[in-house]
Amino acid sequence: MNEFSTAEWHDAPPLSKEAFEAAIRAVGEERYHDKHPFHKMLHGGKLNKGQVQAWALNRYCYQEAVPRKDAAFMSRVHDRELRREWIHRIHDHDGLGEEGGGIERWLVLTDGLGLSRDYVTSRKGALPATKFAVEAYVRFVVEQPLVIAVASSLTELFAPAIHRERIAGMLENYDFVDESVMAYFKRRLAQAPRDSDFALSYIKAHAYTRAEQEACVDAVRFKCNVLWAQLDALHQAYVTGLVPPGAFTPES
Ligand SMILES: O=C(O)c1cc(C(=O)O)c2c(n1)C(=O)C(=O)c1cc(C(=O)O)[nH]c1-2
Repeated sequence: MNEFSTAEWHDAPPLSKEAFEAAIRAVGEERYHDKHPFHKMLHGGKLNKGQVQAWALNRYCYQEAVPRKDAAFMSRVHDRELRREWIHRIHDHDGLGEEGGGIERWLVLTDGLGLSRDYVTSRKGALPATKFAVEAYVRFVVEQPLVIAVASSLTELFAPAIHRERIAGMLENYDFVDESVMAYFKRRLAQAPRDSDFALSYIKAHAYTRAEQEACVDAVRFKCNVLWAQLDALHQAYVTGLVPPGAFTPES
């Protein structure tokens, strides 16, 4: 039986909507990436500027993958109402008209850290594992049933708490970080709850069987793994010091 097999649930009655939501939230309690040692170091002021640069340029790959996964998701949706709701996620990241969007705000962050935009957006200095992890998320959303694809975005339920911790921790602990650099996370505090409220209601309404519900819970576990793997790779390269060939090498 593979990790995503739901055969064992076929005869089980569905969870109540409350128990289903609680099972989703329990995944965050257990394994969201706020618990990763690299984040503890980042927020606690334990990294030097070069290590923060490495985090920011690797994390750019995630930022850049998110609107691509949302576009991939939408390409599979026949329900016009669902597309009308989902499209704002792409605008949130890519921007619309005068509004530069989250990716622009992320580049303000990498500018503030002294990285060149061309280098960051080329993704040439990113770690191999970062690229594999973020592309696994895009593929997941292409391949899984829609309700499970929606569920995979639900790590966003847990993101506002880590964003608040990051804004406070980084402003307090690093002299190279100021309010303008943290604008990305401030904006997400308002955007993420809208996304996660919608996604949670959607899966409660559209995961009918216990097997579908369990597959949604597994999707949140999968997504936590996508996030965790990126931090393991950062830790291995920039705390342990095993930088893969061709990856960003900090000056400090
Ligand atoms: O800083 C973080 O810890 C964090 C985590 C996540 C997440 O849980 O996937 C997202 C974000 N930030 C974020 O900024 C963001 O725009 C976002 C979109 C999504 C998604 O799955 O569609 N997750 C996240």
